[in-house]
Amino acid sequence: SPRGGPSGRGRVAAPAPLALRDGSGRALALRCAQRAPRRRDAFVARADGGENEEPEREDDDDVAVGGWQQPRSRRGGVGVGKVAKRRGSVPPVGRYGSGEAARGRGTAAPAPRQDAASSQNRSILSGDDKPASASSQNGSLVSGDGKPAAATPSITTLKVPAPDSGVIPSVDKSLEIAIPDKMGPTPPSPSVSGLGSSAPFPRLDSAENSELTEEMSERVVQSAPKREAPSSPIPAVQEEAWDFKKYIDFNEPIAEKDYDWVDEDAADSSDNHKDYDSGSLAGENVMNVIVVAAECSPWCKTGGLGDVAGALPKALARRGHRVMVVVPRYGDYEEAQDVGIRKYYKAAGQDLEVKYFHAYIDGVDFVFIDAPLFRHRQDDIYGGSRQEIMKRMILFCKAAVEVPWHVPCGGVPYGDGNLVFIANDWHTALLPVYLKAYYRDHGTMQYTRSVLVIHNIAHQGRGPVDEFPYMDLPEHYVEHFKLYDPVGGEHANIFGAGLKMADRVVTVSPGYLWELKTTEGGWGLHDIIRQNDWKMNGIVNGIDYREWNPEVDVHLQSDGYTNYTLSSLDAGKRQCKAALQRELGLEVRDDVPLIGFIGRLDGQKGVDIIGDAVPWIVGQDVQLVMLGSGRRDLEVMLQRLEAQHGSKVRGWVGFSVPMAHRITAGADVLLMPSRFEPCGLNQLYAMAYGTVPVVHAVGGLRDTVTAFDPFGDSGLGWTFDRAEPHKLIEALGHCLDTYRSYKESWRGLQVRGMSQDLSWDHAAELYEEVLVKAKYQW
Ligand SMILES: Nc1ncnc2c1ncn2[C@@H]1O[C@H](COP(=O)(O)OP(=O)(O)O[C@H]2O[C@H](CO)[C@@H](O)[C@H](O)[C@H]2O)[C@@H](O)[C@H]1O
Repeated sequence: SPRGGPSGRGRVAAPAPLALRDGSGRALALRCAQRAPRRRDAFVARADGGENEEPEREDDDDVAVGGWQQPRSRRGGVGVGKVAKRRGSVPPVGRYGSGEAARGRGTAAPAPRQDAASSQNRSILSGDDKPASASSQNGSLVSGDGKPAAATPSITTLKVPAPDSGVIPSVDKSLEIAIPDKMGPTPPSPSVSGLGSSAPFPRLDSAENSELTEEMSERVVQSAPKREAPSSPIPAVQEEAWDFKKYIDFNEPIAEKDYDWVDEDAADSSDNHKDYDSGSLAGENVMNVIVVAAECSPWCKTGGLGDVAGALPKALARRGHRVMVVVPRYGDYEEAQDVGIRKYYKAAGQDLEVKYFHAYIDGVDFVFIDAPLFRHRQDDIYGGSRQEIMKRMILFCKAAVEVPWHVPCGGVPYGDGNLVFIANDWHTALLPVYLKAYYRDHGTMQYTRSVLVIHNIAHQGRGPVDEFPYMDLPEHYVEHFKLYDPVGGEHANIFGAGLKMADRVVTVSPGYLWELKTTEGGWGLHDIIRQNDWKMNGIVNGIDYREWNPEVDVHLQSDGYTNYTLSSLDAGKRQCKAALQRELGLEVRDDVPLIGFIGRLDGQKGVDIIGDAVPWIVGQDVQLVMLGSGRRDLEVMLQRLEAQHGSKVRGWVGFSVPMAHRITAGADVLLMPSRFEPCGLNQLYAMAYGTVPVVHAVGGLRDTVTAFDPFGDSGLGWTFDRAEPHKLIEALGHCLDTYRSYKESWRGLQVRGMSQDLSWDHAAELYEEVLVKAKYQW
């Protein structure tokens, strides 16, 4: 079943142009046309110059374990004040992963803009319940738009021999590398730019209500923790397993000191060394990298996967790699142009035509796979029946694995040497399988590797073994898919097969990696993960500071909000808080703590735990704002809480990127009582905005939010050790006490949070290490 897994995801996407902005809010110039020559060889290229609305069903098959995982869905609409309408409930579907299908039923129909001071709920309740355009595309598969678009550029077709494998599904027996005659190479783009418990008492010696002086602020900045790879509770990857010198003739790199032109001061930085060696940060490790994902911000985003697929590639490109993102073309993305190539692939027994669209933005090639199956799914990307979803993902993975041969990015295809695919979640877990079964088993693509990233193990692509033939694989491969567990019985598990076939596996925090190996946290895949421990890695996600940065955030540039930095934190936050209170119709008061929650409404995110704590919360002098969409019963809960506690609580049901930014900026506290959280991005965003997180210490939340220690004046927020209302209340109580009575300690928390380097650059370096390990994995 789709990413929505047990808690389905109707997906909603941002309109294409929305986030294509640079840090100062200017629209980015797209560089997909009129390009000057550039070298596309990865060894020399340097990118930067440098629903289901129903209550949870026990028989949702995509859920490996645990009774509380809920279908989830997303609503359309991203503009401020726009709220997507929900569809009618989805009929129950079959045992295997149906929940996915069910969950993916968000629709895009935006509601009318809500009056500033009125609740979103009213517009939702009175909204149009009909889906905008969510009908299955399968009916148009054969008769669909199969003709080249009128705008297709003229092309020169080079015929090169294809791997001569009987199992290669591509209809052609030769590869067509079609190079649009008018498309010149692209110039390089310019540089873009523990289970801690709540600390009970704040500092006793702090001056009440005192403003932090510059000197104090400086002191806190100095003592702010530098971001390091969090220490993993699990044993490190067995480095012995990776001794590439055994396999190839590898010369030791020349010591940097041998370069007499290296500046002595600069020589302290290993990054600088790498830079001198090769002209790029990646140095000799530079590779061709293709990130394959079902969603990618800003074109299509329903959650954190979209954020990661939009940001990690740019960070890898900044290190000097040649990087491509491959994503389905769900809508008409105006930046991307048809490259004029047509291929056919078999999915679930049907030959389906695929076109490729391309754009070159921020040093990254974006390739959009176009097919009738994907078209018009922009607002419902994980919708449809389980079989329909699987068919889309089969087609997507088959087409994606051949992109490096077919798509002439900047004039020259990537080719299959020195190439690594980064597949993401179960949707693309078939890619490592196809890479092996169709090519590497037959002696082709020998220098291509695959890395599979686990963003959420709860969604696995489970189905009956009977459906294995749809995947068009050699018969003996069925053994890689078969899995038995007490919940699903014997079934075919796409994620499980992908984990076995991938050369390396990454998950999005060391803490989550540890949890994945437990029976409770592995969701039925823990044995596979344990057996493949040697290739597992935990890397915490980063922040795309061009999107999530209070200094340049475009969503803070109107309606009374303002951009701010650490030095203008007090005034900036005060203004954003007042703007948020005004926009939501809350009393405008600076002294009242404003508590936020942003997330999918499903069992994972624990919004129901907040609901259980509301009687206590509303007994305090606080304001509570919750933004989310997903499970219908939880949406109703948000609406009910607002109706009952209108002076203190707002429950905004919908998917609104601008509102997510505004809550992050305007709130004082962000609550994340997630039952499990592979990494979590909202707590990172919160800290970057001087908003203090209060989190359940689990997975990536435990890795990224160290508990506040009032005596050592350290830590980043409050943590609690069980996802239960009374634990949340205890932690939040300490947090509110500090907010009210110990301003200096509070300010220290904010400053430490904002002073961290949470950028993708560090994570990209760690990913690079994994890519290199995969490269030398034979
Ligand atoms: N109603 C709404 N309106 C607007 N924006 C909304 C929204 N609900 C959520 N969002 C946005 O969607 C993103 C969600 O990020 P999360 O880290 O919570 O990801 P998610 O759980 O989807 O994904 C999984 O993948 C990511 C990436 O690896 C992991 O961090 C995470 O733990 C894992 O569960 C954030 O950008 C958030 O602001």
